Amino acid sequence: MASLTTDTIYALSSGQVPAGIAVVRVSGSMVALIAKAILGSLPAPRKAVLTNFRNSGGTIIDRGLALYFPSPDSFTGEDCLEFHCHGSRAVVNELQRALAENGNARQAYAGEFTQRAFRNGKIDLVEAEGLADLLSAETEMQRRLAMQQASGEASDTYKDWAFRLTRYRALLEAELDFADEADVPGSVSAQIFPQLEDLVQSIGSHIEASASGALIRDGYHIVIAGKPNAGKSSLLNALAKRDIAIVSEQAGTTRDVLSVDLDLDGFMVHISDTAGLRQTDDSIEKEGVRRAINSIDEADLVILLRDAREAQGYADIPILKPTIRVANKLDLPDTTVETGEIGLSVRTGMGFDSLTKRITESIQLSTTSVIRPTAVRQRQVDLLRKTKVAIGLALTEDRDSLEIIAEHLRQAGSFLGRLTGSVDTEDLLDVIFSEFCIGK
Ligand SMILES: Nc1nc2c(ncn2[C@@H]2O[C@H](COP(=O)(O)OP(=O)(O)OP(=O)(O)O)[C@@H](O)[C@H]2O)c(=O)[nH]1
Ligand SMILES: [K+]
Ligand SMILES: [Mg+2]
Repeated sequence: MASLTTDTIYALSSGQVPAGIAVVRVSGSMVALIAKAILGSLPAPRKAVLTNFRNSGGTIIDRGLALYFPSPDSFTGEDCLEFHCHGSRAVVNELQRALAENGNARQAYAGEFTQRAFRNGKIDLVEAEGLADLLSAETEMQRRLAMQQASGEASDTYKDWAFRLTRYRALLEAELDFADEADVPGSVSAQIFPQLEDLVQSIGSHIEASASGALIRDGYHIVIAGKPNAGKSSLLNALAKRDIAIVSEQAGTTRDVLSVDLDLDGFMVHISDTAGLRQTDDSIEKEGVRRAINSIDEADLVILLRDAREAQGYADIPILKPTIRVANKLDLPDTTVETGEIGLSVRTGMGFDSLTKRITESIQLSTTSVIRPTAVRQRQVDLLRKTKVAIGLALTEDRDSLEIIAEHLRQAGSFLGRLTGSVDTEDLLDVIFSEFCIGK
């Protein structure tokens, strides 16, 4: 059985070969031995050295850069070695074979380098989750949000809260230990209650901001809706700059919900085209309309389209979501644009910029709170809620019940500990680290 924590591991940490350069990373106690066998000697720490890489027969595999990071000053906290070689399958394969032969090293599992970094105290769980998000970030906003987590900005907040909880508990416990008969009970709680209320507020607004974090991380859902033939599918194709949906002059063309992911001004957006909303006896179209209405219910924003030639052109259904109203086909005669509407011609592109600008403004409006770090995952939000509830319970206790108050605060602190991974998270690790790709 391979040992998860003591084996020396390696992986191709750069992207798919073939490529100009490939980076093979090694971590573990056999690194020094491996360096001597393959490079001839151990390179000076943290200095790029141009050298030959040899297999166990002494044959030169490739010539490239080697970088040695001695423990504990490496990503994993263990001895690490990086080979920057030419990015061909043959070079990488032969190098990996040499690693296995010389250091008894094995291929790393997905996320194993990061898991070791966590176990060795180089990063906490929130930072590890941020790193996973950073690796999968596609848009600028996703990158920024992930960096807030990966860089420890969010963790600093949690650590500060945990530190404050510990301090309040210490005060309570000191009062318990040293209280004599003459003391007025509850004087300490009178002192810390306002600070606990303050903490509950901070955690509360942090939780509120997490909705914005989730919007950025998971994407913003936009649904294009309206009567048949308003030009919904034409608009989807124009936004995606691809021919995704069937467009025709026949009313009732679209039945299924068609979605596409877009990077809109740095925001990840899932945009869906839906069936035209109308009463119909056609059972398939009816199902399409049902699906359209479901999509609207789940949307963050609705783009409601009408044919600008029809004064009563909007579908007659109540929409409770933020909505941008758009009058389309302005290139045709006898059109009107009402106040509050965006006038558009998908055909000529007129009004297209105003529409995309209005969409990004709407996203920015719902994500303004993400100028500071926030929780982005359900796991994080759940633990913050539990922390807040535990402090809330402390606040509702009788102020003389110092022991009970201290116990609530201990619980609150342990929820924060689970959040950053400083306590009792063994059960979570597989879930969190399996998200990573091999080599990270
Ligand atoms: N002149 C003009 N025609 C347009 C414009 N946008 C769409 N059309 C036309 O309007 C017709 C209907 O367009 P679609 O995109 O299929 O409309 P839809 O809303 O998806 O229709 P359903 O899927 O049937 O609900 C097509 O013939 C399009 O070419 C526009 O800006 N100007
Ligand atoms: K149509
Ligand atoms: Mg359509």
